[in-house]
Amino acid sequence: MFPVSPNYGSGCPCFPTPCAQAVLGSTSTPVPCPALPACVPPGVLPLSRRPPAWGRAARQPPGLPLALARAFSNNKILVELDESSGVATMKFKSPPVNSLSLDFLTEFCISLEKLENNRACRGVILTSAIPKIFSSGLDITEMCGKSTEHYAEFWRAVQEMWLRVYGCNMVMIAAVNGSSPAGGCLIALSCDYRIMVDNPKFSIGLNETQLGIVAPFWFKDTFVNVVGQRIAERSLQLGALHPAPEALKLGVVDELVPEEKLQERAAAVMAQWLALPDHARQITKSMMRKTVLDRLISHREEDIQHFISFTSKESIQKSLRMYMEMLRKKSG
Ligand SMILES: CC/C=C\C/C=C\C/C=C\CCC/C=C/C(=O)SCCNC(=O)CCNC(=O)[C@H](O)C(C)(C)COP(=O)(O)OP(=O)(O)OC[C@H]1O[C@@H](n2cnc3c(N)ncnc32)[C@H](O)[C@@H]1OP(=O)(O)O
Repeated sequence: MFPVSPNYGSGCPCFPTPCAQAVLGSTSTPVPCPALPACVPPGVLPLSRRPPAWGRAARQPPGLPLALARAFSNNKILVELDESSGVATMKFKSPPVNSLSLDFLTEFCISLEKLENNRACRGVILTSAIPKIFSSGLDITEMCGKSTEHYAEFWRAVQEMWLRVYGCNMVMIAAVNGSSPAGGCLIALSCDYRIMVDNPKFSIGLNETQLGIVAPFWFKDTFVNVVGQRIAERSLQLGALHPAPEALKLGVVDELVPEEKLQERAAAVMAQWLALPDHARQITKSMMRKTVLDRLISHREEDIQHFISFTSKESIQKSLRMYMEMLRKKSG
């Protein structure tokens, strides 16, 4: 058996049985599997492991009835895929506030991976099924009074969620229909485009410093890539939560719409983005995001250790407990 091309991996449709092109010929010249993005310039990695598609959603297997919409839901996220448009919607429905618990993050990553592996899907809209809340960010109870093993598992899941969304080949649009602090804001920032409901009661931002904690470097990098250094620096230091109109002014979100128009507008923006050939858009996206993604990928274990030692400090635990107490008092 000849060795396979160094480009060969789980992103190839023939994986795990390499096709003829994926196997190195006797000349030992690497021949990439034709389904791989062979035109990717050196140094630019494909974003996700899935090969790029071009107009995939338009193709229907001959003789099969047109499958319009498929829905699957586990627990905390409702996923609906419209195969005719190639657009899926992932609706967060984890009451009371869509906090990003370990279970939520695990389900999120599995759902997104399923969509990535579905050749009918080219774009995903992230939104919430809970009125007034997009996501309340990381579940603070996962960071309070737990073992170091738990912190490591939780943080790995947070990293995984970000790597998957920020590095996703598909078009990702956040339809932000409620407040979106910290980790919730990170999800929106990691998408390609953000549309928020035009309601000043809904706010968005990386408010970590208000909890006495520090936004990790990859939260910061993602923010800087959206709004630029100065706005990010001021907003991060102040732990600012920006009401929707201010978020638009600062570029945290791309547009505001009335609540009843949100889904329609998200679908229209998605259609614009999907009108482009996937491979050209995907390579461009990868080129823009690769440096930031690589920074976490190459420091992942270090980042987990950093999180554990930071979170385990008694002073940090105290800040988080006080913050939770403040939330509980406020709520009831
Ligand atoms: C040198 C160091 C260098 C590097 C650092 C290294 C490592 C980094 C370390 C740490 C980084 C961590 C990054 C953290 C990111 C985060 O996402 S932290 C979470 C931040 N989130 C928030 O601040 C939001 C808090 N919540 C709210 O503001 C409000 O709840 C809301 C606006 C979202 C909704 O308001 P209401 O509708 O009024 O709902 P209530 O406030 O009544 O809440 C209902 C219920 O839910 C509980 N809750 C709310 N948010 C959370 C949460 N994030 N996690 C867990 N639980 C939450 C709230 O307590 C209420 O509970 P009950 O009282 O009903 O039991």
